[in-house]
Amino acid sequence: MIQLSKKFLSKWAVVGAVLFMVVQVLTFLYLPTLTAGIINQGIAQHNLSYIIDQGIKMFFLSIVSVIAAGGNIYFAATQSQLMGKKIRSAIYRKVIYFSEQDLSHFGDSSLITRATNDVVQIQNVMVNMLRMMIMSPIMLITAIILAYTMSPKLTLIFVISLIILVIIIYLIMGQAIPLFRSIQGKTDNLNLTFREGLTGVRVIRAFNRDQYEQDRFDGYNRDYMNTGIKVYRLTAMLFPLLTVILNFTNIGIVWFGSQLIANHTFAVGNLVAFMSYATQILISFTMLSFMFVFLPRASASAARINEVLNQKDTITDPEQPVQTKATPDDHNATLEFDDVSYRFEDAERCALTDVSFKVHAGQTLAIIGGTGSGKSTLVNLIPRLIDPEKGVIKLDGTPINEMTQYDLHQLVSITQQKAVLFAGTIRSNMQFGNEKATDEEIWHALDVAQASDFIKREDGLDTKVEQNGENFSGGQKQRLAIARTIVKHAQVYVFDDSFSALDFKTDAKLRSDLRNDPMISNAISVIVAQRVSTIANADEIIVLDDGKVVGQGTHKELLANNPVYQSIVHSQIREGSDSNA
Ligand SMILES: Nc1ncnc2c1ncn2[C@@H]1O[C@H](COP(=O)(O)OP(=O)(O)OP(=O)(O)O)[C@@H](O)[C@H]1O
Repeated sequence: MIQLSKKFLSKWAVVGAVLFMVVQVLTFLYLPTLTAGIINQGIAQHNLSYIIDQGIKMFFLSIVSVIAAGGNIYFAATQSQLMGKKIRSAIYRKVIYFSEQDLSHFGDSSLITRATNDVVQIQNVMVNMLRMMIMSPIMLITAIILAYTMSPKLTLIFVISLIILVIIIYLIMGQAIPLFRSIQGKTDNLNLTFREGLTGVRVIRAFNRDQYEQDRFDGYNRDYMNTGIKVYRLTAMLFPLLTVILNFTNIGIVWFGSQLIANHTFAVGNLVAFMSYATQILISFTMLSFMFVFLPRASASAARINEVLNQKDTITDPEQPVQTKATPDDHNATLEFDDVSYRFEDAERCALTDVSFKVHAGQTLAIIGGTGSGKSTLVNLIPRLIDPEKGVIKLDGTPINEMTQYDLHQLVSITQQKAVLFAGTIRSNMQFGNEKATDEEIWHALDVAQASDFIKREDGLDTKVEQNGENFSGGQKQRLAIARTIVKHAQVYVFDDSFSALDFKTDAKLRSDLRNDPMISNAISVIVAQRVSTIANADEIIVLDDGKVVGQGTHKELLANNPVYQSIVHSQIREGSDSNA
């Protein structure tokens, strides 16, 4: 909490809130003293002018108190909301640059819970802290001092009541705090199951797992509810108990106070003021204790948020980056891997071992290999979505980790294996990597990607794209993602298994259009594919097996002397003839 407050809470807000609160408390606490004066010197001595005088004072003090309370609430509410906004932005900024591993380490659902629910916990506590945490101690201490100056003997009653209250709060909090802490973890479980259910809804139905998933969700839901009930049952006991203590305290004050009045050592007005102080002291103390109940939950949330914000950046820009003069339209670059290896965190074996190659502008490099052989890992290294454990990757002779990521991403355009589209229109999606792309350029890219037909049948470039591109089929999404890659001007175009959802004919047409496109054909193309037919024309083919390069050369060379490539080719010919049979 402290770390987040230092970073995201304005110091002036705290100063403002404290100043207003001090004024509010002091004016508020002075009112019982004035009441005592009215009773003792006004009513008892039939002094009307004194009563009017004190009444006017009370009126103005009340107005000052209300204005001060408003000022404090304004600071507390706006600053806690502002703090929440800043934290959410910081989390989003951080997560956008997370590596794949960081993303899977935290999990999507947990990150969403942290950016929403956890931030709300911080906001709620912060607004109360800027009010209660300031008000309660000032109120408590000032009320005790004022009461003590009126009657040290009667103040003893508070001490006894406070001791009883401390014991009760200690017992209740001892049980409530661990429950509060556990609620955030349970929220994660709930969100995770809900999200998994939503994304996998078709699979769940198709496999008749709806009841199973419903029961699983109900389990987490019930667990969350039971914890909530336990917590609120415990904390709800606090108020009735406080009322009982308050009543007994007042009885004690009246009992002993009336004896003092009978002995003429205490005035009636003081007794009334004393009872007001008793109420304020006990309520302030309870409020303060409540803050200590809510604080653990908020600090659990703060710890979860800090975990994200303090996550070490795995992929960083160099302190003194090389200023690359290359522009996306310069098509004379080379892409070079020099002995590159990559290992996923905590993995025993490398996902990629000692990969070396060099491709020039105008050439196509193809990567082929079985499932899990390291193809995506290799291409993800090019735009630095991951960094190699060993070896150097150079673009245009410059190691890519010596440029800024911004510069690198300007030069590389990639279609990921899983096509991702964003809610908006076809035009907004196509302009994602090239804001200045004209309609003509976009239509050209859609033509090359074999995506223009189905777009023309809709509203053209204004066709709506739903969240995650849900209103398009898998193959259509893939073609649109390819078109988006083409719209961006780049020195290196990467297509990670992007043609797999296309039928043979469309695949062949798309590759031929790509070859004939002046921009793509002059740049470097890196194509990951499962089908030999997709890559047979490549200038260089890398055959991967278990992360190692087991073959490198042209289709002809590999077909002549590489057993792994030969077996891939033969298996696909067999598959083709089997399916034709
Ligand atoms: N986030 C990850 N954490 C740990 N290991 C991973 C992760 N992603 C992939 N791997 C492992 O790294 C290896 C290479 O994965 P990669 O995705 O590069 O294979 P691929 O050749 O692209 O497979 P496919 O053709 O199925 O897409 C696999 O053994 C996989 O299990």
